[in-house]
Amino acid sequence: MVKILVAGFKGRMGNTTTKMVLENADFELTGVYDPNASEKNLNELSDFKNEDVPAYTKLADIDVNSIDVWIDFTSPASVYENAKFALLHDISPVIGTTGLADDQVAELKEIAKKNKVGGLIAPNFGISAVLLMQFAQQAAKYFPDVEIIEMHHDKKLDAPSGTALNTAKLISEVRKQKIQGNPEEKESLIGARGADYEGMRIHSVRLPGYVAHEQVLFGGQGEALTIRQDSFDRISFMSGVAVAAKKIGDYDELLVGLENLL
Ligand SMILES: NC(=O)C1=CN([C@@H]2O[C@H](COP(=O)(O)OP(=O)(O)OC[C@H]3O[C@@H](n4cnc5c(N)ncnc54)[C@H](OP(=O)(O)O)[C@@H]3O)[C@@H](O)[C@H]2O)C=CC1
Ligand SMILES: O=C(O)C1=N[C@H](C(=O)O)C[C@H](O)C1
Repeated sequence: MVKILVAGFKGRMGNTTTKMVLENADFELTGVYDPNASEKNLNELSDFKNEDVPAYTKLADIDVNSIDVWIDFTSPASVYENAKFALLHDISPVIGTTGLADDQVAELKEIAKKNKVGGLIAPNFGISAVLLMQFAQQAAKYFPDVEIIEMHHDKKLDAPSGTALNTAKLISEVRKQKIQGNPEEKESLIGARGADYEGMRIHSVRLPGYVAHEQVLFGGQGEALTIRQDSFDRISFMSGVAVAAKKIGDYDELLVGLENLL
């Protein structure tokens, strides 16, 4: 039985994850965490009125011995501190929260290595997104001209999305260095050409009604390739989160990308 704490339990992903953990016979929910919560127990929330689980609001109060895995769906501003706390207390972090800077990831990897604790940072737990990233990396070997469009709900804090950024990173590992578009092009409205990642453009759309979607567009001589994935419901992330929570205890380093566990 894997003992799990869910950080960010009142949020969109945290709520879905808390339900998944409670419904999975391989897991025991031993805590939830949110420094802004007024609740002391999960059973104070109407969705969970029959569940007796401590709700922590201070890191120092957390019963670290009762937790194997820390699942984090919080905010870009808090994920680093949470992940570091987990690693330093021999708890394996499974991080879905996006927005960690490269130097923060490097520091967390060092801490995990030093303490011999396994952990995972997954920019996206959806299998459709994991496959999209792999297919896009494969296609970029043949199509160096590429633009990424990510589309999300309008409550999202970070842009571009973690998935789009990771897609661009994976593509840049294989793509011939190139600045795209007309070298003489001028934006008459700032931002019209999107963000620039090593000469590739990333466009972020935020609209109510959307959940999480990404398109990678490749253009070649007289042809084009479009790869698209859609998460229509947050349930799409749950099988990936469950796989990570089950397997991460077998590792002693911090991995990036769900594909490492599949
Ligand atoms: N990897 C993946 O597959 C996916 C990743 N995500 C990522 O997960 C993150 C959360 O997304 P979403 O659920 O939509 O966001 P929400 O804003 O709905 O939820 C975040 C929750 O975390 C709480 N919170 C804030 N600070 C802390 C903290 N220090 N510790 C614990 N909880 C905290 C927030 O409380 P309050 O509102 O009071 O601040 C809020 O309830 C985002 O970074 C998003 O990009 C989302 C979907 C899939
Ligand atoms: O905020 C979200 O919703 C999502 N965030 C992740 C990201 O930034 O890529 C994963 C997914 O796209 C949903």
